[in-house]
Amino acid sequence: MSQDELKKMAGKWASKYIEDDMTVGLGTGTTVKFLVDAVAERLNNKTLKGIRAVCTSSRTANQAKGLGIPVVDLNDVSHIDLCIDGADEVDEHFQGIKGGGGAQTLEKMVATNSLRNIWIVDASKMVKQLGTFPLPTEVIPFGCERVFTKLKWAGLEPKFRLDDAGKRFVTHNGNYIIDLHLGRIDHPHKLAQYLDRQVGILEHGLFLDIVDEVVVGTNDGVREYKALR
Ligand SMILES: O=C[C@H](O)[C@H](O)[C@H](O)COP(=O)(O)O
Repeated sequence: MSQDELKKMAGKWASKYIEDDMTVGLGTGTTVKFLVDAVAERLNNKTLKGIRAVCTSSRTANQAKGLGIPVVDLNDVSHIDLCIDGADEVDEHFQGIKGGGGAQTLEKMVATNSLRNIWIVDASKMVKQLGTFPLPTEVIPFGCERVFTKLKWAGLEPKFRLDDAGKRFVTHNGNYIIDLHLGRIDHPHKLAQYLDRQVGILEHGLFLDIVDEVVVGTNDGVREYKALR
């Protein structure tokens, strides 16, 4: 099966976890796109009603609105029942890297305001150790060269992310992304603490101790893994 078919399988499967009248967090990315399609299908065929969605990007919000899914702002809800999002890497301790599409700051806001988090991935995202996928950090433009230099001195192999035109990639929040090309991350919590301390880094893509369940599309069907939290 193609990677897209595996993503679609995971997205469609996870849509069944959404129940009537829930406030749902919808992530960002190519896997979530399939989830949003499946949610709209459930609303249309009346197997689901009364939901509202908090979206983690304008891409997802536009798709959801276009398909008739009611979209609300994070500021207008007291909590989110369930957030479903994609991921770039997930290890066997349920730690993950996100932000391949540059949406990690809004995604972390939504995830940490959700009672339950599910990630939907194709099998290639499941890894023994995090770090092959470059770790995204979102930096504010003011003083970003200083932040870059500090990350370089710390041996974290930083590179500014570029867009298709070869210009610096700009996030939803008007910031830049510096990707850390680490190869492997031996101590994710230590690294997250270091990045959290750096003034000028708004957020990074290490999502630690957040996910409750991972839904994986594999050639043998869907596999579900539950974290014991
Ligand atoms: O910024 C993007 C998000 O973190 C995505 O959820 C992540 O990159 C996975 O995206 P995809 O499902 O397209 O592989």
